[in-house]
Amino acid sequence: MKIAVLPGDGIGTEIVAEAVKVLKALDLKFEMESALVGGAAYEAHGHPLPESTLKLAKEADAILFGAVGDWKYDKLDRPLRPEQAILGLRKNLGLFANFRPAICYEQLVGASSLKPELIAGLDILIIRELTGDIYFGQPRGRRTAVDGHFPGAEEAFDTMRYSRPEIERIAHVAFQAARKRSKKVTSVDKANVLETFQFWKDVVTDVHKEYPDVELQHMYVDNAAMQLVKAPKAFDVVVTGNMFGDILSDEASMLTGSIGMLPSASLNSSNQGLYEPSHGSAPDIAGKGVANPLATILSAAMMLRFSLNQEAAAQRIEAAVQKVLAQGLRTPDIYSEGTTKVGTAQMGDAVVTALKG
Ligand SMILES: NC(=O)C1=CN([C@@H]2O[C@H](COP(=O)(O)OP(=O)(O)OC[C@H]3O[C@@H](n4cnc5c(N)ncnc54)[C@H](O)[C@@H]3O)[C@@H](O)[C@H]2O)C=CC1
Ligand SMILES: CC(C)CC(=O)C(=O)O
Ligand SMILES: [Mg+2]
Repeated sequence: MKIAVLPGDGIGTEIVAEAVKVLKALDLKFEMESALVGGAAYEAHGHPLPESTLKLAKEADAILFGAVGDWKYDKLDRPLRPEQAILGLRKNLGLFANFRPAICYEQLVGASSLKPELIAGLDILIIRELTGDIYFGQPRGRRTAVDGHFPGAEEAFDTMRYSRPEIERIAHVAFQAARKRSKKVTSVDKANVLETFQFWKDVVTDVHKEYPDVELQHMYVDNAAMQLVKAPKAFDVVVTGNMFGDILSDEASMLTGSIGMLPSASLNSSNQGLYEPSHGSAPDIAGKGVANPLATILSAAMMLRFSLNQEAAAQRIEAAVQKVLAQGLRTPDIYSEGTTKVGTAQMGDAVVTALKG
């Protein structure tokens, strides 16, 4: 089993180091090979996703990814910006199904700003379509407007689009996931305004005919954003497009205590996967040793489960994470009175100790 390790930029290097530590402590036989990606790869090779990194990712059984990006690259031409590396990996490897489980561990119920009764026992699965929508649609660019409110003015445009097979395959993923859970899917759209999302709703409704045992609910994205903080436990599986899923999953992360707690798995049709925390490179805290590594460590657990056929090892990591939380160890993002504040490396070390204990 070969794991491609792509730490990336900012806190990416710090949190991936902790996940690698945890993987090594499992005493399983896998090879790990690292490569530069994002801004780090741009600095070294002039491109955020060098051919050698893409080749390593394609050949590996699974990819452990940190995060890419930094404000200092904002003025680069878009194809050279660090974020193009993660978008390029998703596209090149066909990683269309993004799983973002928002689970509120009982030890963190008090860390949230929400009322305990709203989030105690929370376990939502957000399934985000990851290779389509306005993030990938063409054409896009800048031009002089020929119509609209200000003809002759400079304007920018992107294209929102989804094909029927793209929606069908992610809908199947969601209904199949729901069958293993509480059999309820909420499909989130903006069908009242966008043709792309009326089509999304129609196609999800068609696919649903094959899953009569699963309950399907449609919800507009603005309402979904509100319901997520009003009554989060009313959701089970949420399926949505690339952009809405990006936004709603960051929102849902705060139901778990912190964005530093939300792992993710991005799978293709061969179950090859890329595993990364749902957050970014956090330049504001990079290099300070305070980033929460748990989302990345939990992503490594998802990697063992989905791509490496090591369910027992995945469960060991998840149990170790709960144990360190029960011991009261907290990085600053999940700290609350009465708990012990630790840094990134101390948190990783504690998970390793808990694994062995
Ligand atoms: N998959 C990826 O590589 C992603 C990359 N990005 C990129 O990351 C850069 C920063 O973007 P932001 O909008 O600031 O989002 P971000 O997710 O990096 O950070 C948002 C806020 O959450 C905090 N945060 C994030 N992860 C944390 C952790 N593990 N522990 C404690 N606090 C944490 C940060 O300190 C910051 O205050 C940008 O260049 C962006 O494009 C953003 C999201 C995903
Ligand atoms: C570069 C972005 C599309 C990454 C992001 O925000 C995400 O995947 O959550
Ligand atoms: Mg995001």
